[in-house]
Amino acid sequence: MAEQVDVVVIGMGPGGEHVAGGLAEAGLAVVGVEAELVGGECPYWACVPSKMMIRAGNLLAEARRIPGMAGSARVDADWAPVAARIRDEATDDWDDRVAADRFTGKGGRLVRGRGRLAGPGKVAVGDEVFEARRGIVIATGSKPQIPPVPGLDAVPYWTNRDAIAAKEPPRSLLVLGGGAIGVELSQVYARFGTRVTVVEAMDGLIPAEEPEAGELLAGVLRAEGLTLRTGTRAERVRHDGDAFVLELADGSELTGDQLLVATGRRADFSGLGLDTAGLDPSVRTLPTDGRMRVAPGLWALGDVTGHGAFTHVAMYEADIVLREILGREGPDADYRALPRVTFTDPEVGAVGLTEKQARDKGLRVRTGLSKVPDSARGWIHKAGNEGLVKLVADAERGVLVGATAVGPMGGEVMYGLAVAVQAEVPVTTLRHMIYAYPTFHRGAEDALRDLGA
Ligand SMILES: Cc1cc2nc3c(=O)[nH]c(=O)nc-3n(C[C@H](O)[C@H](O)[C@H](O)COP(=O)(O)OP(=O)(O)OC[C@H]3O[C@@H](n4cnc5c(N)ncnc54)[C@H](O)[C@@H]3O)c2cc1C
Ligand SMILES: NC(=O)c1ccc[n+]([C@@H]2O[C@H](COP(=O)([O-])OP(=O)(O)OC[C@H]3O[C@@H](n4cnc5c(N)ncnc54)[C@H](O)[C@@H]3O)[C@@H](O)[C@H]2O)c1
Repeated sequence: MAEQVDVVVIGMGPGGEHVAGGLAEAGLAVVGVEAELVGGECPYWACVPSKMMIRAGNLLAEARRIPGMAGSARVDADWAPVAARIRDEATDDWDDRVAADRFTGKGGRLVRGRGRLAGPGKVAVGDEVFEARRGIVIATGSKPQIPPVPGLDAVPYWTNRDAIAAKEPPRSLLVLGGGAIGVELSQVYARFGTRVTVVEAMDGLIPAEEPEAGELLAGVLRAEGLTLRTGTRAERVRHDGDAFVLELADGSELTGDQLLVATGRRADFSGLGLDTAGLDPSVRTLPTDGRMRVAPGLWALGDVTGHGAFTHVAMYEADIVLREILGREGPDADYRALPRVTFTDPEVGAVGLTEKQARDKGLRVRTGLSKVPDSARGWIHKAGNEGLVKLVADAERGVLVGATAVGPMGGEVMYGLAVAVQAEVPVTTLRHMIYAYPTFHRGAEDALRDLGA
């Protein structure tokens, strides 16, 4: 016999927890199903602990900038407080009691186990079956995508989980993939003394972003002592007992004490029973409409939707699902001003379309660029001032469709540009407003001038 409830949420990551908690607070009978830890990837193995690592790495880097600027400093890097902070403050030693209590405290019912669709409106978890009167939400997130490199399946490589939980930094680290995870974690480990080599298949780092951002970041990382091998793939991997060996396409070999595989993430729909709800189980992402509906009474949110594997996307989509199930008014999902921040030093903040994406859409594109060291604030800042602002405008409509802000606090500088993209503020209006002196965001004014606004 199926137990009657209002809503079942499968997967209690940041998106699932947000929607399930909100529905429970509104008085609905909600079951949240979680196979691992309530809170999902973000607080235990991703955003939160990685940003703690980055904060620590940035402190070391700032201290190393003191000579020539403010005297002298002796910097002895120590991973122990970083590992302790991740264990004690971020993850409670990978225990989700606080998050589970938060949900049940709102009136939700937590069911531990792997949920699967069991026909329209039904979810099974082990032997228990729930029938959801109002609907089901799929928020099962993503897993590392492991490339089919010969030998990789036979070696004890790291994923983000091992890199986050490491008790000490390895002497040397090979990183497969120069995307967001690859560059963030590579820089941190290098700053703690690890010899890091990044192998990226595309021609530049963070290839989903503007090439100028990837080039600038590559220059910074090389100057910090990292080895970067872009435009090449690993042909074979082996582990000889002591070290990992990556054979590259050009015949050269790289060795490292650890190997981090950071070549993207993808949803895993195996065992989720999508076919029982009349859906294609072989899809890569779940197609949703503007209200996050996959089918009548079935919603999806977060990494499974493919709109951007970010916590802020999962939370944004969760808000829409929440409104939808509670019958509240609100706009459809709108991804025109999707923001991303890669938390390297310098940070890479970006919003909307890159120049290439805008051109591929057939827009009449104009771009503007300014460099942080050429600005008053950048010149004052000196050590660690690498950065740029790049603007992408739709010349037809006279509005920005994308922007990138690399530099100290690049993610924060990007925010004003995100408002401009979202609200379609005319570039002439942006050009004739006042920018506080001497801020980093004045780089946007310089880039607007370069754009010819
Ligand atoms: C190293 C790293 C750093 C990152 N840094 C950032 C960052 O700084 N900023 C940012 O915005 N994003 C960041 N991300 C991305 C972010 O972590 C994800 O986009 C976010 O966690 C997605 O949330 P979600 O709710 O969709 O899924 P997830 O967090 O993946 O949670 C899904 C949950 O569903 C559970 N689950 C799966 N299948 C089932 C099932 N059948 N039954 C029951 N439970 C199931 C899983 O156990 C998991 O707990 C980072 C990712 C990584 C790996
Ligand atoms: N600051 C943040 O918001 C943040 C940080 C980390 C991760 N994330 C999210 O998590 C997602 C996953 O991160 P990720 O870095 O694994 O993925 P990614 O897609 O950002 O980067 C993966 C990189 O690996 C490269 N690659 C793929 N196969 C390869 C191969 N065989 N050899 C060499 N290179 C190869 C790709 O060209 C790409 O540049 C990100 O896309 C992002 O959405 C966000």
